[in-house]
Amino acid sequence: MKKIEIFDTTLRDGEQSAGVNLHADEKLEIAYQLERLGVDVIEAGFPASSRGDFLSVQRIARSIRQCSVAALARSTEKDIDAAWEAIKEGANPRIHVFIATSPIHMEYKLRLTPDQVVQKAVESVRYAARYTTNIEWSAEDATRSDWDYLVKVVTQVIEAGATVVNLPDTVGYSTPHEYAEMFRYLKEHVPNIHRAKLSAHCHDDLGLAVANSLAAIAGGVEQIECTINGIGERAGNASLEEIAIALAIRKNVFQAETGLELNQTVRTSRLVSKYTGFAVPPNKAVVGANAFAHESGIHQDGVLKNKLTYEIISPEMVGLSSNAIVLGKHSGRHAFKKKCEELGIQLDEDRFNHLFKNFKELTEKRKEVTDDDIMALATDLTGKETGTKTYELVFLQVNYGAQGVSTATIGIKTPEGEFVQEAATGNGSVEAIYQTIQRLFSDPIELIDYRIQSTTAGIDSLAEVYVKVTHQGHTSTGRGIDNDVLGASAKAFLDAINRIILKVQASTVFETTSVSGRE
Ligand SMILES: CC(=O)SCCNC(=O)CCNC(=O)[C@H](O)C(C)(C)COP(=O)(O)OP(=O)(O)OC[C@H]1O[C@@H](n2cnc3c(N)ncnc32)[C@H](O)[C@@H]1OP(=O)(O)O
Ligand SMILES: CC(C)C(=O)C(=O)O
Repeated sequence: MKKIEIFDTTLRDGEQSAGVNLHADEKLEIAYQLERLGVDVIEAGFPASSRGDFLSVQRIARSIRQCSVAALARSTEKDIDAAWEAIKEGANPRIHVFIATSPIHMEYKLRLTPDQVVQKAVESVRYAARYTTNIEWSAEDATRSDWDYLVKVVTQVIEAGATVVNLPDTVGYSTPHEYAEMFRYLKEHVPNIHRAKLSAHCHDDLGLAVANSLAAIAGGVEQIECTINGIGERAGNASLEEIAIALAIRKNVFQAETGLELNQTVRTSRLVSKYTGFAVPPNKAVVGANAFAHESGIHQDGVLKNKLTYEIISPEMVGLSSNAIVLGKHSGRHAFKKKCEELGIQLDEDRFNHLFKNFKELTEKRKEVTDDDIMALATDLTGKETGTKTYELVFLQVNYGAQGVSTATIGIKTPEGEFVQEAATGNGSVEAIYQTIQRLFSDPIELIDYRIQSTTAGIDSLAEVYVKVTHQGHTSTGRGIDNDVLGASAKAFLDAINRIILKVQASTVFETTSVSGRE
């Protein structure tokens, strides 16, 4: 059986999804969950792209011990220095350097000749080799590149020290047959190919990312790059969970296996969905809510007689087991802590105490609290700095006007501890709330995105609202959880504003800090 390494890029290419903006705490928590899932490499970010990304990659590299942590860099010394500086304390740090090799990218984007690109690629790998031997080199847009040109550049980057060579289908253009053939061609024609591991990285523009990744295994790759829930630039990347389960279920076809703890699959998917605000479609393979639901009579009859009639994947395999401990009004700290551990929730003591308080409040209103409720309450706390003074919702009252105007009255505690109260109207209840909050700030707050979902199916489900706002020239997402959709809407709006204020404060501090002093 061939071993396939899983290179997870949820925190780098996944975070490039339009509308995703993860807080450093959220990224760290996702990294811990990826470690539990057993991925081989976590691509934590692109340190040269911003101070925030640098610090977040550095924190992940310092915290993760079981996986290699990689950082992306363009073919420039500055990017490579930043990548190394961020990951150097990691367990097995990897510099991932890339440059485009397709005619259209070289001519129009890079404005370089093919020979100049070869030279830059080689120089960048040599430069990275001053730091480490764990160097991945990627030919961006490889699938629209000339194969003989790829042979030339790959031979030279391996000579320069690249130990992993990734040939991405950057724009999701390839087909499974073509993609596998490209790897076969490289394996046949690159004389020193045995000194490097080949890697596939696929995008889903034609809905072929998973199929192409699996085909690449037949073509000889030993590493697959993918993201949880398939999030990523444009239509996304290849979905980790689909690849992992396809390899496990059809081992006889692929003759390959990963080292993943597959029973962590659903938990990881849910965590990423909660933090990104990207709901998993119900019909999504492996992790969708309907992936194990049988609706029609003939199917139900078959499943009742023998599950294997319609179930090729067992729910237990991906971590969907029924839970024995039912949490409710009478549950204490121990049972609650155990449940949090089972759910992979890691919170410092302050946040744990806060979570327990919120859980107890919820049990006053509910007979039973589900895993999803606890996850929702926990994710609501992550990314909020405990002890940091922010705007807090004290009360909210809304008068809904069916034919016209709704009115909101809101009480808020400011970071200075002052209590302020405002009222305003709007065409609907949510607009009235946002107009009221706007009155508290002199700079305009623009709402760019608003999404709502419920944690469970019941009438007493918690509401989760995700918003994206622009304020003082900064854009941020915000999340709010409440029993009521309007409460969740107000909290999400305030959360986004708080995140912007914290971001501005942090960048003011960092502006006076040198690279070596970045902590
Ligand atoms: C396929 C991928 O996913 S690649 C990764 C994409 N990820 C990102 O872009 C992360 C977020 N990006 C950013 O924050 C910014 O784009 C930065 C900080 C990286 C660069 O910002 P800026 O310096 O303002 O440059 P900008 O983004 O406008 O343009 C990119 C520049 O990098 C150059 N470039 C692109 N790829 C490479 C490369 N692999 N090696 C060297 N230079 C490159 C472009 O040619 C362009 O150079 P130019 O300014 O001389 O024309
Ligand atoms: C930088 C590379 C690996 C990439 O993300 C792509 O080509 O899609």
